[in-house]
Amino acid sequence: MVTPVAFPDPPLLNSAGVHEPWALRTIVELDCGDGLVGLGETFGDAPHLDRVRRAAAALVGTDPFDLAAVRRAVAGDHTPRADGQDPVARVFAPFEVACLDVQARAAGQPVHALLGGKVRDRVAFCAYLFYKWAAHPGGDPDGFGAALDPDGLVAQARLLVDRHGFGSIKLKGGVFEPAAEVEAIQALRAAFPDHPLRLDPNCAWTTGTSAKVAAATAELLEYLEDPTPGIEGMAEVARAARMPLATNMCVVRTGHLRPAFTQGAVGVVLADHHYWGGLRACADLAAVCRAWGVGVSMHSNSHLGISLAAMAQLGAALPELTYAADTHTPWQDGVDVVTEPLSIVDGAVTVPDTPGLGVTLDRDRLGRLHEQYERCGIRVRDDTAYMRTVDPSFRKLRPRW
Ligand SMILES: O=C([O-])C(=O)C[C@H](O)[C@@H](O)C(=O)[O-]
Repeated sequence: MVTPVAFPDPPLLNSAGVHEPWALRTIVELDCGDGLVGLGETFGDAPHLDRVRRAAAALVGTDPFDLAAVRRAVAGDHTPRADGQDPVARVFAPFEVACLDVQARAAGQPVHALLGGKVRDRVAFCAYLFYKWAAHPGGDPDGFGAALDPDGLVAQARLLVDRHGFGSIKLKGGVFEPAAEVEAIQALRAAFPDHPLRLDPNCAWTTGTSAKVAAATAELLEYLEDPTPGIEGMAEVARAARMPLATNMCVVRTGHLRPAFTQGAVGVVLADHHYWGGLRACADLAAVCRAWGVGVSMHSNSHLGISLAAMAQLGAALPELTYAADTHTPWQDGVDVVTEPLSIVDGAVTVPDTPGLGVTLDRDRLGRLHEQYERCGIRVRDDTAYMRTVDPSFRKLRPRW
C-alpha cells in the first residue's frame, strides 16, 4: 500500500525559499500476506508519488527476497532525468527498505544484520539549524520562535543541544549575505567551542564568494557543504579551502564519483538512501568513498520515523560513517507515523536490535496525516520542492559581504 501524508513544517529558510505549511512524504507498506509487512518512506511530491504507485502495482507477486527482480519490476519506463538524478533509484529505494524490513523480520534479525552487522550501537546525528521565521500565532508549540541573526541561531542551537545532546551543529545557509552567515558561524563557535560546525548554502554562491567564506571560516568548520554548483566549481573552491568540502548536490549518482574524486572536488559525500537507491546502494557508495579516502556523512530532508529508523540501521552498519548524520527530526515536533519513534538522546539514536527496522506503523497516525495530505491542496502536492518563494528584499536584511 502507498499512502501519501502531510505534516506541518515550520517556516525554515533555505536558498530556495521557505518550508511551511506542509512537508509531504509517501509511506510504503509491503504486505506479504502472511502477517509480514515491511515499511518504507520516500518523497511525497505528486510526480514521485505517481511513480511509486505505478511501481507498487508492478511489484505484486514479486519475491521480497529477490531484490534484483524487485528493481526490474520497479524500473518500468523510468528514464534518467535531465538534472542527472536517477528516478529508478528514487523509486526503488522505499521498496528496497521495505523488502529489507520484511527479510529481517522473517529472519528475526535487525536490518543492520542484513547489511553486514553493526559496527556501532549508537548513530550520531547533528543539530540542524535553520534561519527561521516566527511561526504563526498559536503555531509554535515547540517554542523555537524566529532565528534571523546570530543570536537567534545560537538560541536555536542551545535549545536543540539541550533537548537532544547534539555533539555537532550544521547551519543551513545561502539565505542571507555570506558575510552575515560567517558572523553566524563565528557566534556559534564562541557559544559552542567544542562542537564541530558545518555550513551548507545549497550551492548559493559563486566560486569566488565560496573561497572567501572558506578563508573566513578556515579554523571554524569541520566541513563546508555545497558552497557552489557543479563538480568543476567545487574543485576550484576545494583548491583554495583549508577544510574539506562536502556534497549531496554535485555527487548524487555513481557517474559523479570518478570526476568528483579525480578532481579533488569533495572530501566528504553525504549519502542519502532515498535517492542513491536504498541502504545497500549507500553501503556501496561508502565503500567507494573509502577506496578514494573520501569521508561519508548522511543527508536528510524533512522526514518521519521510518526514514530515521532506516538511517539508523544503515549508520549502524557503515564503518565509513565518521560524521554525525543530518536529520530534520527535531523540526517535526513529535509528529510521526510510527508508534514509538526512535529518539535522539545524547546526540545519537540507539540502534534497535529488534527484528526489521525496529519501528511499527501506527495506523491512526498514518490516517490522520493522510487526511492532512488530502486537505493540503493541489498546489502543495504538485510542488516537487515543497518550498514557498521568499520576497528577495527579505534577503537583503543582513549586511553585504
Ligand atoms: O543539503 C541539504 O542538506 C538539504 O538540501 C536538505 C534539505 O532539503 C534542506 O535544505 C531543507 O530542508 O531546507
